[in-house]
Amino acid sequence: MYKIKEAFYSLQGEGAHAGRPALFCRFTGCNLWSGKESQRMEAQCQFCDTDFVGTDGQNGGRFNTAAALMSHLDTLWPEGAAHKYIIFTGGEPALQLDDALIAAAKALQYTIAIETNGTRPLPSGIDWICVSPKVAAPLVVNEGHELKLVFPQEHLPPESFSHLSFDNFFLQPMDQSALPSDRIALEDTQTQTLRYCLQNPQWRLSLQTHKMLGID
Ligand SMILES: C[S@@+](CC[C@H](N)C(=O)[O-])C[C@H]1O[C@@H](n2cnc3c(N)ncnc32)[C@H](O)[C@@H]1O
Ligand SMILES: Nc1nc2[nH]cc(C(=O)O)c2c(=O)[nH]1
Ligand code: SF4
Ligand SMILES: [Mg+2]
Repeated sequence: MYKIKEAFYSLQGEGAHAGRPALFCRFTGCNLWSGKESQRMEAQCQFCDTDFVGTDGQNGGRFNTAAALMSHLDTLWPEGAAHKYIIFTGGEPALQLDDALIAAAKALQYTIAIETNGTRPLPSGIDWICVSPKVAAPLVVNEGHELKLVFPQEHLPPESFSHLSFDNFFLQPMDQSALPSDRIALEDTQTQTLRYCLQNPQWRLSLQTHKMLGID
């Protein structure tokens, strides 16, 4: 049984593929936070900007088989259009994404991407792996296409990842507007991030462009 919080067709807002039309499948649940606001400050990941609880979002639900889920998701792709691209996210997609779902997505000609916290092993066959490390959680996915670190995170300097086998290294300013107590404003995390990139040119700036555009 796959549990899906929501699914939508939008533009990839972040990282190396920013601006690319994509189908998003947001799985329910995460191993680093329950998703309950009352438990945020005890969570292993405390700055999450996403609601991944339940199956009640747009196009969300429970699906018994990979084929049933993929045929539901495929109705959201523009009819007849090629360049099919699906991004599995969450929550933590590595808790639910499996070989059967990869096969079902490939059967419908999708190129497959994942946004993961990197703490769980991944099935093979994913075309674009984006890992976003979190402070309290050791990485098991140490290679991929894109490492996208939310910045700044206390005790998690970018230098601790710069030697890993990723094709692209991004820093994404922490958006603290979702948090109950605003500790630093977004402008400040943006300024800190761009300063770090200018001083360390291995790293590129990733802005969450969908938030600027006011789209999903
Ligand atoms: C909601 S997460 C879901 C996928 C996976 N659990 C992960 O953490 O990578 C999607 C992306 O948003 C990033 N993100 C989450 N909260 C953020 C915030 N407050 N500011 C900036 N990026 C954030 C994550 O680091 C990740 O790259
Ligand atoms: N447009 C858009 N791009 C995104 N890239 C990663 C997202 C995510 O929540 O995983 C996301 C998202 O939620 N919306
Ligand atoms: S690991 Fe990802 S989904 Fe889980 S709480 Fe952190 S940012 Fe949110
Ligand atoms: Mg998001």
